[in-house]
Parts: sequence; structure tokens; C-alpha cells
Amino acid sequence: MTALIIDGKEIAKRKKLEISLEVEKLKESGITPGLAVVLVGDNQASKTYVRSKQMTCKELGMHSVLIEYTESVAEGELLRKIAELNEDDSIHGILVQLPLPKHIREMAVIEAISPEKDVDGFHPVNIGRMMIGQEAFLSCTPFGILVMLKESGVALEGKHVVVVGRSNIVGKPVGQLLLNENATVTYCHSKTKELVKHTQSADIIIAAVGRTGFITKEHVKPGAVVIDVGINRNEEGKLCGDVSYEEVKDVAGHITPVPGGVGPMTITMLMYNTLKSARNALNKLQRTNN
Ligand SMILES: Nc1nc2c(c(=O)[nH]1)N[C@@H](CN(C=O)c1ccc(C(=O)N[C@@H](CCC(=O)O)C(=O)O)cc1)CN2
Repeated sequence: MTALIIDGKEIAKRKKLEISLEVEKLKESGITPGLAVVLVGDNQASKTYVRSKQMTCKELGMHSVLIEYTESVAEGELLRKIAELNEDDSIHGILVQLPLPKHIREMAVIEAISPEKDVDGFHPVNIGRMMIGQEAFLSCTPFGILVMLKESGVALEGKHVVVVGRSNIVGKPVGQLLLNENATVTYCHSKTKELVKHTQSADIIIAAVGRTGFITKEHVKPGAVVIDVGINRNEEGKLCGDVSYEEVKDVAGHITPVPGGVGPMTITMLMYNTLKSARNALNKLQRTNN
């Protein structure tokens, strides 16, 4: 058996078209969705992602601003800039590209962003709201995974999902999102004993460990859905996932490639969240005018 490939690029393309049409409609009401991206330092991968976010804004008719700082910027300066962006009515979404240099407290920076403009969905208010099933900005990569699964017709209710990885930006929220869809979720991580026993019973595996080729065919039950969140570089600089794609594709029922799987969905859902925030701003304006 060869797995069906879940084509993230194609799904992202469809979603972006839908978003661009909604952006046009919103513009007729006098609001152009605006995204502010804060980039600190010289990390080449971060620069690439930020450029891609800006290009996607342009492609979808959104306004974007880039605020760049050198590696040595003081945390206080970042916090002051965020406070300013929180008050800027032309900006509906604010994000600070991660990772940040070690001297800056990531959580202090995330918490400085108004939850209403936290289009990354990293603020504890949005995470908490998502956990209890309330309206919230959903973190972009987990949200992208959920959309990919739904668009590919993968049923979630009652399915056993094994999340391998427990980061705050992917592992923990993706498990919670799938739990909200009535899946049964197991979290595995670096201290989990007998990982294969857990993953072998999974209908859906979410691999988010950050280790090239970590999930092999032995981990996968025949026919399972395998979602690869890994974005690792090998010695030659080639982009690799957390899944040994070549061997797992012969066992899995569905699989996401790297590149071209989860990655393109991350920026697409960021655009969706920015549009949603701009819509919220319009609704607020209309309520105050009535
Ligand atoms: N503030 C944030 N920081 C980071 C996030 C985030 O969601 N918000 N996620 C990652 C980086 N990231 C977006 O910022 C991101 C990673 C990967 C991709 C992507 O499209 N990957 C492509 C391959 C691209 C390449 O060739 O390098 C793919 O997988 O097909 C988009 C966005 C950490 N930081």
C-alpha cells in the first residue's frame, strides 16, 4: 500500500483564495487587514519565514509592516513597540517571530501582545480559551493541521491520536484541538517509555519532536494517518521532517510530505487569523457607532 499524500500546498492555495475574497469584501467596508511582524536578529530561517508572511499578505491584499531589531535589542524596547502596536488601529495582528535571543523572555513578549491582536494564538488567554472550547485565535500550525485533516476527509471523532512532542506552540495545542473534535489523545515525549507501543495503536500520529526521521515504519499501524510537523535541516542543508517518509509512506494510509505539507498551512492560518481580527475590529466599530 502507498499512502495518499496530503498536499498542504494545494490546500493552502484553496484557503488563500477564500481568504483573499473575504479581504476584498472587508475592504469595501473600509477596513484593510493589517499585520505587524517583529523580527529580532539574523536567524536566516526566521528571515525566510518573515519574508514569506509579508509576501503572502501582499498576495492576499493585506497591509503588513515589518519591524526589525538587532540581536542585542533590550527586552524593554520590544515591549514598548508592542504596546504601541496594540494601540495602532491599522494593525489587527501582531506577531513576534520565534525563536528570540536568550536574553529576552519569550513569555513576557507574548503576554505583552493584546489577546485581541494575538494572531499567532500563543497568548495564555487564547490558549486558555481554546482549551475550554471558547472562541479564540488558534495557534497557526495546530490550526493548519486540523484544517488539513478535515479537508482530506479524515474522521476525528473517537479516533486515537498520538502526539509525539509537547511544545507550547505545536504539541500541546494540537492535542487539545483534536480533543475538542472528540478524538482520544495521547501525548508522548522524550521521557515516554515504549513509544512504539503507543504509536502502534494510533489512528493518527502527529510527529512534532524536531528530530530528523524519528518516526519509522515500526511506529506506524498499517493505514494510519501520519502528520509530519518537523522542519529540520540535515548536514547538506536539506529540509527534512520528523518522519522517515520513504519507508512510512508504504505503511500509512495518509501522509504529509516535508516540504509541502504542514508548513504552507502555518502561514495560511496566520492570514486567516489576521482577517478574523480585522473583522472583529469592524464589528466592534459598528457596535460603538450604533
Ligand atoms: N511567531 C512565530 N514563530 C514561529 C512560528 C510561528 O507560527 N509563529 N512557526 C515556526 C516558523 N514558521 C512560521 O513562523 C514557519 C515554518 C515553516 C513554514 C513552511 O512553509 N515551511 C515549508 C518549507 C520552507 C523552507 O523551504 O524552508 C514547508 O514545510 O513546506 C512556514 C512557517 C517557528 N517560529
